[in-house]
Amino acid sequence: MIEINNVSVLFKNKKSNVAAVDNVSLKINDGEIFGIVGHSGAGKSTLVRVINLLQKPTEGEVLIDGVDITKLNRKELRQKRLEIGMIFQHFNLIKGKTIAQNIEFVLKADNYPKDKREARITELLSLVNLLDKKDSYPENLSGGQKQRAGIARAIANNPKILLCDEATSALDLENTEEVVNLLRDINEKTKITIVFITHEMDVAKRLFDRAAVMDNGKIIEVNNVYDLFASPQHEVTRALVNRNSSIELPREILKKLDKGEILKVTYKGDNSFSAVISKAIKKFNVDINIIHGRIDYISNKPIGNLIINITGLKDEINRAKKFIQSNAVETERIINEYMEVI
Ligand SMILES: Nc1ncnc2c1ncn2[C@@H]1O[C@H](COP(=O)(O)OP(=O)(O)OP(=O)(O)O)[C@@H](O)[C@H]1O
Repeated sequence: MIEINNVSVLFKNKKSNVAAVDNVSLKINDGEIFGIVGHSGAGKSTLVRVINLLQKPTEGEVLIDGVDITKLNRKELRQKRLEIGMIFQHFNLIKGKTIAQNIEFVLKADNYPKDKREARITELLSLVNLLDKKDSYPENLSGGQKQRAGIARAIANNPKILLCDEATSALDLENTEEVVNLLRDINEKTKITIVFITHEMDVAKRLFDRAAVMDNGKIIEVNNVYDLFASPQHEVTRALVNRNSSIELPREILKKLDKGEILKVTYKGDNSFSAVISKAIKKFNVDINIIHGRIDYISNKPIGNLIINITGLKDEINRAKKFIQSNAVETERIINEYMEVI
């Protein structure tokens, strides 16, 4: 288990002090895929680098399996770091070495038996589906291939923990998908604990078991990833989630929706919400048109998003709106400049 207790990281400049991490406490369980999300500058990179002491905390403890690594001497820390692999946004492969040599480099560092290295390299490269690139240099690999090589290198010595710093942020959608699936597979097979920071909520949705949301150096919310998306508690989480599920209606459609109110409704999945809409039409003197609908699956559980247009008299619209709100996780009014004011 990783336990971060009251950790702060203070950067002192001539002009000001920045608390990049501000009194953070967090427990990450063995074998889980734990995410840290937040806007740019929230402190995610600094916090993840505290876990292997690439960044020394100004205050607080970092316990790995009960050992406070801030108290270790150099030699002990070097040993402990072998239990923690890391992958980076820009891969950090050694340019002058082939992919096989990049992996051999870390095997050597852990005194992996010389006669078994070749077999281990083959095993790792087949796991990440890169056997044919064994003797290629990093510059001849695509971004996705480089990151897969980075993963092979990071897990070469069977670490217990894999830290991932924006590991998919430099990749296109297809390569991101591949890396996400690979990390899920590795986690399932080896039970390695993965700590993954990202600002990409799409990745969060597909990869994480649990996640923490960071803002201004602080952890503001921790939850399983389904509930984080289905019922975000903090306004920063809501903004991150909404940005991910924002649906832009084309102007031509908005021009036609010039009466009543447009609402975006988020509800906890399956088909049950259509019953709420038809009840609202029966109970109140309103019409409801469904403009857009989508169901996402997070941790194999559905979350629905609907955009509806409610028309009728103002009081009836408000009553229908209250009824819908009481059955949904969240409703948001969509402002339409073409709308008649009622
Ligand atoms: N070495 C440093 N010296 C001074 N300030 C720093 C240093 N590293 C980070 N900071 C500041 O600490 C804060 C947190 O930075 P950090 O990189 O951890 O955020 P982040 O959430 O990872 O952002 P991003 O997603 O943009 O990388 C920022 O205000 C940043 O400017």
